[in-house]
Amino acid sequence: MELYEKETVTCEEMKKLERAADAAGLSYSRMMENAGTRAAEIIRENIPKSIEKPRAAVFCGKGNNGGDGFVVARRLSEAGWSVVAVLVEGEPATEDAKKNYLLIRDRIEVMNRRAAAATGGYDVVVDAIYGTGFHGNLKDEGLNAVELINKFGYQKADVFSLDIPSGLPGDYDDWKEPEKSVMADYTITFHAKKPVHDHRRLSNFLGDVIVADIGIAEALRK
Ligand SMILES: NC(=O)C1=CN([C@@H]2O[C@H](COP(=O)(O)OP(=O)(O)OC[C@H]3O[C@@H](n4cnc5c(N)ncnc54)[C@H](OP(=O)(O)O)[C@@H]3O)[C@@H](O)[C@H]2O)[C@@H](O)CC1
Ligand SMILES: [K+]
Repeated sequence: MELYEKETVTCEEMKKLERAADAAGLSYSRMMENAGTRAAEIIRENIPKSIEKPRAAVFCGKGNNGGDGFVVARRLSEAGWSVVAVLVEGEPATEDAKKNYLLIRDRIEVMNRRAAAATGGYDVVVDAIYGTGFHGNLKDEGLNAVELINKFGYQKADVFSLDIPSGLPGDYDDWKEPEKSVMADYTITFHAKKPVHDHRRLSNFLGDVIVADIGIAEALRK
């Protein structure tokens, strides 16, 4: 079986697949666009139809997981939603995330985590803080943002984590519950599941796991 056909891949294998897809003509930037666009579609398909103009807060980290978040924010805003983007650790640091940040910066409200703590009433919260690049433990800013997301989730928001609930390592192979993580209602992961998604004991944190196609298999089949 080829690597791109596997149902679950490690974070390292995922990076390898992204490199191979990029070499086959599916650029990193296109993968991010596909990931965020598909995630926004899945979010729209899964919220109650009765909400007329949904309000969403998208929490973005500094890496490419945050970049996916900026694409989601743009897509939901284009669909007529009221959207705010929350910069958890300041402005984005990767090239593709920066590009997508510039596309939303003047179009939707952008705030830091402290300002976000004074807001509320969201129908949807998107967790785009950390994905496959997470390592170690949550530090202050991340921890505070995770707690805020969970608070909005306890209120009324449906929480969608992009790729991995922030706070959990993608290759998680421990049988202990983590100390702190986003508790998602839905986890939208890209291309294939990562080992953490197969952990039944973590279903409280993962919610429903949905695998979104971002074009990698098609690029590598050619
Ligand atoms: N590659 C691609 O083209 C595609 C990737 N895609 C998406 O990108 C995601 C992977 O992106 P990524 O590799 O940029 O890592 P990401 O998860 O955003 O985090 C990195 C940032 O977090 C930081 N950090 C880490 N641990 C930390 C801690 N404990 N506490 C605090 N900070 C911590 C870390 O800092 P550092 O490592 O320098 O310490 C860095 O700044 C992937 O899950 C998918 O969603 C899709 O768009 C499809 C195409
Ligand atoms: K995430």
